[in-house]
Amino acid sequence: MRLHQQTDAMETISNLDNLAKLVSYSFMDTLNADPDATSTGADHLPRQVFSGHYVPVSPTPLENPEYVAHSRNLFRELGFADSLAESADFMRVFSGNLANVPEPMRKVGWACGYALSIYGTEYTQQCPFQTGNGYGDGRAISVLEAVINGHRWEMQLKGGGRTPYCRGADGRAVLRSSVREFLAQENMHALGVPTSRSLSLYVSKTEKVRRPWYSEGSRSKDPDTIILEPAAISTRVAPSFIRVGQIELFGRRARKNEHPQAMEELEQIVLHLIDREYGDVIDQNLSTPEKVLMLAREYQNRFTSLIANWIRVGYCQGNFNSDNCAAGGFTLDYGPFGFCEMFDPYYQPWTGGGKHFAFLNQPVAAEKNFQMFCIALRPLLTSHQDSLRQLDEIKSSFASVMQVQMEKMWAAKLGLDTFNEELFSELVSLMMQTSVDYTIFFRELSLVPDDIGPLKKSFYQNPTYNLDLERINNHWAEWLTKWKALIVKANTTDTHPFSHDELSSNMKLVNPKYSLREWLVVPAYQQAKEGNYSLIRKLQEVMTNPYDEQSKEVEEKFYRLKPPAFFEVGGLSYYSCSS
Ligand SMILES: Nc1ncnc2c1ncn2[C@@H]1O[C@H](COP(=O)(O)OP(=O)(O)OP(=O)(O)O)[C@@H](O)[C@H]1O
Ligand SMILES: [Mg+2]
Repeated sequence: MRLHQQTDAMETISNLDNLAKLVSYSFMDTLNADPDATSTGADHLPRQVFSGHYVPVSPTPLENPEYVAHSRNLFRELGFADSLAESADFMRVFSGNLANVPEPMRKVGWACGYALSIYGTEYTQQCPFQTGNGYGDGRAISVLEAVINGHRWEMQLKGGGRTPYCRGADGRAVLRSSVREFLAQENMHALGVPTSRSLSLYVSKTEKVRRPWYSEGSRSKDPDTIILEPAAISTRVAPSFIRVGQIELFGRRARKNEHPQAMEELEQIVLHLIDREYGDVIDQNLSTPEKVLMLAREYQNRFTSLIANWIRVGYCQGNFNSDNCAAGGFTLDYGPFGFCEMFDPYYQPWTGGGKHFAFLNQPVAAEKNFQMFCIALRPLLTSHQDSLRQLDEIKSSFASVMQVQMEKMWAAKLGLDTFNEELFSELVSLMMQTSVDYTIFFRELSLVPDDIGPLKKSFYQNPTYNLDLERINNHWAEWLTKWKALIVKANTTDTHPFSHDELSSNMKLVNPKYSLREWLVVPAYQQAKEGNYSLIRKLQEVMTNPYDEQSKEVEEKFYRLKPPAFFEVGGLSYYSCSS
């Protein structure tokens, strides 16, 4: 099923006809369409979908689209010419118009249903029918898959118009949220964190949609106004967009025997997931129970490593439900996300996220999603008691595997080879007493300073610190001395003396210099609304090289503490929604 086509040498794709030659549809061709779907794809009203893996649906073209941005990095990897992004044919497709696509491209895309669980609890009430059968891609529509240099990529429009899963909403994404997702995907990839990738972003010059939002400088928790925002379509790319919630939907239907093909549909989607995301590590010839166990193990490895990476770079996903978890183990759905600035274990930009989805609770939240994933796989093993037992063991081992990943990550952030509990807890307590900027602190530490002077660049200070400045500074100095003794020990061998510069360069590869701070993104999407995309370009450039020192000018603008005026401001420090 995989790799139907392969390009020999990488040919530059400079027009849609070249791209069409690489198109091949595995999701639509090997899985089941909803038997109630219309053949034309004009399936844009909310309705229940009871079976099948997808609904064929045509995107709704964006009115008067204009080019905003594309990922130069992904274009290079795919062999796309940069000029393609602004060419009429390409722009038409990726702004939602499939009417005139060259063969074998199709005029319909596909949207998928999925289930929702929040922190380990299943919800079926969240669709207009209160059954869960109307929940899924409400505005995300995949339009093609292409096999490029041996890799299969699925391309999905976000904001591509209504689908049967739209639940009465408009099927659109606004420019603001599209700019945020576009930049975040670019940034996370450059940070070395697995993610869906940005391909392109187009905005409508005329079509606007309404969204609740915050008035300028608002301190209200909930949006206090309704604004009109330009509609946009961004395209994201990944080996597949199969979510934990999607496996849960088919798991639930099989468990409850909701229709005669329910078990078969679960097996099909799971095998498809393995094929698309785990084909290089799971042998095709194994039996389904063997494959399922390997899948659970491998997803656990990827997922725990992903979460450790999120924490390494200060990322908080915000809305960490199971439908926002890609089963391939990469980051998906940049909604109410944020990057931690002033360190707080409970940092959470989404007002609906509570403590359960907060920054340092993400390993626990991930465990809940992983448990739901394992529960969804269980029906496939019901007649294999031993495999079931093994699956339960994998499920319960999550916390310890996660812990190993976290300790490895903290050790690397501190330039150590092993985790030191005492050093780490003292650090966390000092970071909180002082209110340090997470990114700046670790980056300054990566310079391996002689004293705490340079670390002070990361101090926001707070009443505790200001009242007890001398004592806390002394603690910092003691902590630094302890840390230095440990790094020298960890980075010295009989044959290799300690090298300050070597350690510093290694630490800089773990601790980025530039972080996608929301107050840097806000002016970029605000200017974009006025048709000026220069700040988006600048941010894209800076954030695709987050570990590099970059120029003095970039440093002065982007390597900075969050200005005091931006704390506790709605739409900037926190958001109740983001779409
Ligand atoms: N404007 C909209 N029109 C239709 N459906 C929507 C809209 N906004 C959100 N949804 C749907 O509501 C559900 C929850 O939204 P959520 O914010 O998690 O996802 P999203 O940002 O739309 O998309 P994704 O998870 O695909 O990145 C999703 O299934 C989504 O498709
Ligand atoms: Mg989502």
